[in-house]
Amino acid sequence: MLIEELALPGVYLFTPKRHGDDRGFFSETFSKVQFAEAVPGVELIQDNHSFSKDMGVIRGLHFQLPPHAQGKLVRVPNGRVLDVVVDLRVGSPTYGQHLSVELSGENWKQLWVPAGFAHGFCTLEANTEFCYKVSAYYAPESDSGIIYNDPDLAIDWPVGEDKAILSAKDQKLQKFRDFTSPYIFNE
Ligand SMILES: Cc1cn([C@H]2C[C@H](O)[C@@H](COP(=O)(O)OP(=O)(O)O[C@H]3O[C@@H](C)C(=O)[C@@H](O)[C@H]3O)O2)c(=O)[nH]c1=O
Repeated sequence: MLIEELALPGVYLFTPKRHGDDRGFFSETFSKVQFAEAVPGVELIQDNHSFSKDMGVIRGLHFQLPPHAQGKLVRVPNGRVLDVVVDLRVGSPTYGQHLSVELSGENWKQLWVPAGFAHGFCTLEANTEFCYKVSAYYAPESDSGIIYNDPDLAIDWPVGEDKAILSAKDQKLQKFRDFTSPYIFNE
């Protein structure tokens, strides 16, 4: 398992080893001990799986508010996405900044999105599976988000607004400038 910290502090990229043979491959996709080396003190307690049938599906930018804030370890077993995280931690040197990483069944990368980040992705292929472990249970009353095409965040999505496919909920999310973040950066 290769573990790298990315440009936003606390965001990690994990690349599990794949053992290929004539049958296909085998891979340990999660190890509690290895995960804790990079991210100590966080327990992942729920596993999620979404399927997007089309290319250009954008889900996000989502997060749960405290006391149900969630860290997410995300991966794409099949298909391909551009995954995006936005730092919402007040006092963080990278507050309001985002980064994006391609995750796919081919590159086998996983991204750790800590609590205090908004998260979203755009599918780059049809029939994309998205799997993630989270550190807090789903709490619909704490569900929140920021609109994907926020003018201040200025995320470079791989599909134009005319082609993007969003849920009704995601089309109505608030702007970043209207959001008062409750997350505090503690390093
Ligand atoms: C997230 C979630 C949703 N649901 C239900 C609520 C709803 O009826 C249905 C679909 O929910 P959503 O539209 O919120 O699904 P989706 O847009 O895929 O939401 C996800 O987007 C990505 C980007 C994330 O980061 C995730 O944390 C999550 O917010 O599934 C659960 O039962 N448990 C869960 O943990």
